[in-house]
Amino acid sequence: MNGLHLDNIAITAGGVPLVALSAHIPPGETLTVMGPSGVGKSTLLAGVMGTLPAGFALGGRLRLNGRELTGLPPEDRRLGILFQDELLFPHLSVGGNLAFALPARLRGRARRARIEDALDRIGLSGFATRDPATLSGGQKARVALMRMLLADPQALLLDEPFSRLDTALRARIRALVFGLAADRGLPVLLVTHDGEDVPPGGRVVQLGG
Ligand SMILES: Nc1ncnc2c1ncn2[C@@H]1O[C@H](COP(=O)(O)OP(=O)(O)OP(=O)(O)O)[C@@H](O)[C@H]1O
Repeated sequence: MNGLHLDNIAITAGGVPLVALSAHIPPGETLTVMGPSGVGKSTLLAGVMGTLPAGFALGGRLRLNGRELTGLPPEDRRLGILFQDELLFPHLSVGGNLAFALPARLRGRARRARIEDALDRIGLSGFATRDPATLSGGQKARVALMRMLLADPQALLLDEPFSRLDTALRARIRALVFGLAADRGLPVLLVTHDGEDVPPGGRVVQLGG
């Protein structure tokens, strides 16, 4: 069955249960995880990504569009990840940051055209050679979002991705993310403290408390 399945996921830290969840996120839908600080929201995303710290263990099964993720290395999971603190690579230009997500076989003119098209779609035409340090917060957020999408993910994992943006920008970036996810039929697992981030009609699970 398509979508992201978390079947009886249970994460332990040093053998002690930390967080547990069972859920199915159909294509194009968002499941929002909320809960108090320290309850294990980011750890849950790390479990899905396959990047749990040493001493943490994941039980249960993860499936994405019928494909078993459990046991796969993070780079083979086809997950798009966007974090609050996610920074663009400072030593690469804006275009270089986007190129990082493109397949190596795409070269030369085709590669440049793909990057220009991507910049155009986020309203940043002509920004390819810019140093990321010269961008505003919202421009950086759009580049990070596009870099995530260029890697052609099959699901999105978002950890407080909007929290550094001001109110107006927040609404725009939020609409861009959920619009693209819906268009591409990507399941989204979102962690946030802000109920405003929950897309209309989206499901919410509360962890702890
Ligand atoms: N790398 C790590 N090594 C050891 N313990 C960790 C590590 N990362 C997180 N923890 C612990 O795991 C627990 C859950 O942390 P996590 O970051 O998942 O919480 P959270 O719900 O995302 O919190 P917040 O809302 O503050 O971001 C906390 O007790 C935290 O101290």
